Amino acid sequence: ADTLAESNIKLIEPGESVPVSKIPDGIFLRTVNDPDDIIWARIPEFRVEMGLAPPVHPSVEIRYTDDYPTENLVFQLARTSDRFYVRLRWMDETENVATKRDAFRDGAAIEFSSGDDYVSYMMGSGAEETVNIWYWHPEGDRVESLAAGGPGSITRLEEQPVTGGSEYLTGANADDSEWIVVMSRPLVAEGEHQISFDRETIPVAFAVWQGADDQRDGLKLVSQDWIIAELTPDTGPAAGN
Ligand code: HEM
Repeated sequence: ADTLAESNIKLIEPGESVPVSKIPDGIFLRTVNDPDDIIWARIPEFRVEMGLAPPVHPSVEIRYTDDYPTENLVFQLARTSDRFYVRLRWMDETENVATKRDAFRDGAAIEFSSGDDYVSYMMGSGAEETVNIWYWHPEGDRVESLAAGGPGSITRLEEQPVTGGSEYLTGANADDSEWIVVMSRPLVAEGEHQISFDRETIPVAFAVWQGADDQRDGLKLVSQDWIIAELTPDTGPAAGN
C-alpha cells in the first residue's frame, strides 16, 4: 500500500510550477547530503504521481506489464547560495541495494531540461536538446551525472560533480518502509551538459526503480511530463520593498 497517496502533501500535476526554497546563509546541514537534517522539516514537500514508463524499447517491452500500480514520490527542492539540493522519498517494502545476476537494486533520478519544456521529458530530443540526469545508486550513495538526447543515448559525463546521501527507514509494517534520498551539486559546475542553475525556471522530472520488481534501465516509474522548478534570484529584496 502506498500511504503517501492518502497524505495531505500537495499533489503537483504535470506542467505545474513549484518553488525552489532558499536555505538562508549561515544555515548548514550537519553533513552535506544529510537526509535526516532538521532543515528538511522547514522546506515544503510536494507529491507527484509516478507510473510505469511506456515501453519505447524492445528490451523493456518484453518485461512490461500494463497493470503496474502508480506510486507517489515526495520531493523537495532547495538551494543555498552555492548548492542545489533535491530530496526524494517514496514507500518501498524492500531495501534492494545491489544488482546481481538475478536481482536488481533500487534507484532514483531527477532529470533537468537543458532548454525549455519543449525538450522531450522522455529523456531529451536529440543532441541539441538534451537533458541532464542525476541518477542515485544505493551502493555507497553514488550519484551519476548523465546526459541524454533521446532514449538509447544516455551518456555518463566526464565531470561528476553530484553527490548523495540516503536512509532506508524500516516502518512498523513492511509497507510503512521508505527510502529518503538527497542529491546535491554546487550551483556552478564545470563541464558540458551539467545543468545550469543560472536561470529563472528549470523543467524537472523524476524516476524511481523498484529493484524487487526487477526494474532496471528503461523499466521504471516516471513522473508524467515536466514540472517547472522556479528559482528565485539571490540578491536584494524584491522591487518596492
Ligand atoms: C516516459 C518517459 C521515459 C521513457 C520512455 C524512458 C525510456 C528509457 C529507456 C528505453 C532506457 C534504456 C535505454 C537507454 O539507456 O537509453 C532508459 C534508461 C534510463 N532512463 Fe529513461 N525514460 C523515460 C523517462 C526518464 C526520466 C524522467 C528519467 C530521470 C528522471 C530517466 C532516467 C533514465 C536513466 C538514469 C536510465 C539509465 C538506467 C540504467 O542504465 O540503469 N528516464 N529510459
